Amino acid sequence: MSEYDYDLFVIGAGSGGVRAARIAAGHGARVAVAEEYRVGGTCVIRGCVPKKLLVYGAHFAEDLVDAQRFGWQVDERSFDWPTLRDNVLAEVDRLNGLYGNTLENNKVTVLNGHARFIDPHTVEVDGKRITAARFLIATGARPAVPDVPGAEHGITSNEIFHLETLPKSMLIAGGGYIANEFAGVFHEFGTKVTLLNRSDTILREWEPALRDRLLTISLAKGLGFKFNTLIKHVDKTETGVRVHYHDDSEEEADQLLWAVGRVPNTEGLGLEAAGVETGSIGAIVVDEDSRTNVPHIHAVGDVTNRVQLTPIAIREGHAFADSVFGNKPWRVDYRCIPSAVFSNPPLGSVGMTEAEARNAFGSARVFTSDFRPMRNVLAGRNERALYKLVVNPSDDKVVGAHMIGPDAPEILQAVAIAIKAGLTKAQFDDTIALHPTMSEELVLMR
Ligand SMILES: Cc1cc2nc3c(=O)[nH]c(=O)nc-3n(C[C@H](O)[C@H](O)[C@H](O)COP(=O)(O)OP(=O)(O)OC[C@H]3O[C@@H](n4cnc5c(N)ncnc54)[C@H](O)[C@@H]3O)c2cc1C
Ligand SMILES: NC(=O)c1ccc[n+]([C@@H]2O[C@H](COP(=O)([O-])OP(=O)(O)OC[C@H]3O[C@@H](n4cnc5c(N)ncnc54)[C@H](O)[C@@H]3O)[C@@H](O)[C@H]2O)c1
Repeated sequence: MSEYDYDLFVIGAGSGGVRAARIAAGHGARVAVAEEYRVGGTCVIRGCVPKKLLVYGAHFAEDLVDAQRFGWQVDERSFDWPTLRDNVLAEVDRLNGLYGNTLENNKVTVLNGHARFIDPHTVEVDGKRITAARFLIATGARPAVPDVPGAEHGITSNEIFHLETLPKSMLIAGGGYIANEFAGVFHEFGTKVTLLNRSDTILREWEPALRDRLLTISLAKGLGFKFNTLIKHVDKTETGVRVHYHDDSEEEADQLLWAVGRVPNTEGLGLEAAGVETGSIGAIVVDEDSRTNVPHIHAVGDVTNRVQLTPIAIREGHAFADSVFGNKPWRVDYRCIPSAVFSNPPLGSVGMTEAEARNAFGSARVFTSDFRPMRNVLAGRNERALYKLVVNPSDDKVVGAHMIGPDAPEILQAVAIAIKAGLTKAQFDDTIALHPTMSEELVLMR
């Protein structure tokens, strides 16, 4: 028998922690996991999943308008936020139960409570001390809230899924994933949305042609944008908030949403007692095997601030469990990570932007298709899609694909396989088009 209570103790039952716990237990390890809020973590409880369901819900606003051009009489359109909110929260409850079952079926002990290190081999959860041979820190991240007076009068993505009523107006601070996704959603619900950007561009890391297209379409839909704008302080009003900007202007709205990035959850973890080092913004520093400076303590997912995406947290957790408990060492390959912004319309991207390719190769061959999807043409909806392929001129390999338009993320996932596999533009061209689709553009760009 081991001198410890468990072979592995996982802190945080989110995307990375649940995968690692399940796989390690499958390899025969005795595993416990502590979760202070709800099993499933950010993605399932208050991230990807409920967000995507709201995106689906929001899109009916346009579908019901467009339907009339396709012969459907839609006499009355009205939207009931509590119905969608409660149905989404019920689905979250269902998934939360499934994640709990998965852990139980794999004989993982779940402890509900906040875990913190007492020493390098002991944690305390709700006053109970537990020892383990190894630890995995998978505590994720939380929304950043700027240090300005009155910031607490705003909400974050944690609260947005629970709103009592639909705000008539919403200011969204930030210009990244979360800001653009909720802007698209709440605009469709009828909320007057304004994005407040501290710089002069949204989605800074994205292919400029795509973000310009999203901005143009969003403006045409009626979303508001303020650039080079910083909030100085926030007052509470009877109906919501009054926001004071750095240029001394001010504005009122029913709701203020902070969407200004996410901070790793490393406070209150007792990392000093364990001797675990943190770096920039408090993220845990790890090597390529997700190992911290303390050899028996690993960390995966958002808490390491490498790439804040669910599939990455899952893969890091899986690689850790296979490598340490399954005698099957492998590492996560961070090249060609596909990602999407579920804005309206959505964006999908994988590989190098045109500028990145020019920097890396000295030049790049670029192919674009700027088209109005067939469905939008009949609907009379003046929204164009834009696809862009970036090719390395020296070997003809497609090194980047960037798309904005209906279902772009769904299409992009398949393109990501081709790009990861190193296929050439000639091989794209050699593929017969599937007609009539939007994705056929990918093999027709000349
Ligand atoms: C609104 C929103 C939308 C998103 N949409 C997408 C998307 O569409 N696609 C995508 O890939 N990613 C998306 N993400 C990002 C994704 O949710 C995260 O990258 C992912 O959840 C990270 O997984 P993780 O395991 O690192 O942490 P988490 O899933 O956050 O899990 C960490 C868990 O640890 C628990 N915990 C923290 N500290 C302790 C402690 N001391 N003791 C016990 N438990 C603790 C927390 O309660 C939490 O359950 C979104 C995020 C947000 C906020
Ligand atoms: N579809 C997806 O895959 C998805 C969706 C949501 C979140 N996520 C993940 O979660 C992470 C966090 O999302 P996010 O949107 O909060 O962060 P982000 O890093 O995408 O964007 C943060 C934005 O806030 C701005 N900003 C920072 N401080 C500010 C301030 N004080 N005032 C105004 N603006 C400020 C930044 O310039 C940036 O535009 C993302 O980076 C992503 O990895 C992914």
